[in-house]
Amino acid sequence: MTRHDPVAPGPARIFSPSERQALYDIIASRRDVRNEFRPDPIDPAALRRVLEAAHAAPSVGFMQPWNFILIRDQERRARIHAAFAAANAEAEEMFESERQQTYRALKLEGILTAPLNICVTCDRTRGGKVILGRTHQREMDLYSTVCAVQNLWLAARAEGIGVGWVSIFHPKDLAEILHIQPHVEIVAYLCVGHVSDLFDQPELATRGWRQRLDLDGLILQEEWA
Ligand SMILES: Cc1cc2c(cc1C)N(C[C@H](O)[C@H](O)[C@H](O)COP(=O)(O)O)c1[nH]c(=O)[nH]c(=O)c1N2
Repeated sequence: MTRHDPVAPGPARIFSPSERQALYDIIASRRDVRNEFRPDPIDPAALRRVLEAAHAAPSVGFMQPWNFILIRDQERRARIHAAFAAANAEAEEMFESERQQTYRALKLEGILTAPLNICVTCDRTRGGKVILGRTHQREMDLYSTVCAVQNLWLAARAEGIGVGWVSIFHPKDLAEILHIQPHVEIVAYLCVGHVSDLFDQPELATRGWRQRLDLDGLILQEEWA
């Protein structure tokens, strides 16, 4: 017996080889940006497209738990930078002596030099108490928000906009400065701005901090008992 579904999907669009390649090129050339921001403001239409891309991300139970806090105010950013600097001084102490020297030389944020900062948050209460797909793994809303961040990052790359993720904070410091409510979790703090130059490879690899792992070593074959 066949069941008639009144809501059927349409044909899946086929992308040309060059369209496909463009996506892979965007993925491969996306970089975490710390220093290379141009000071000019972000084109509002481009920013809108980037946020639309973020908002098109998958989310558990279609919860769409994200918010995008746009931060331009210099005074607020100075406070955020101070919170970073305090946490970064603590971070330095966590590494062994030689590593510590290298760590100290790394630039790990562009909070004041990027023309825009975006704090991406996850409202853990959106959509009510019981969410499809999140019934047994509560953290799925956070993972959904990370999907939005990745979409934002890739769309920004396509627009010539650089993004740098800064996570060296005590979240409570950021929450206080940005007046984030207790049911809302900070997922990402992003420095955002147009870029002219980008590293070819991750800057941490170029500066000898850590190299890319070999994909073949990461693909595991299923083990049969
Ligand atoms: C969740 C999370 C958090 C952070 C980062 C990334 C992610 C995914 N990255 C960027 C990270 O260092 C970078 O992605 C890798 O070094 C790989 O480089 P590319 O992103 O390919 O340029 C990052 N970079 C940095 O300079 N300061 C930071 O605090 C963070 N935090």
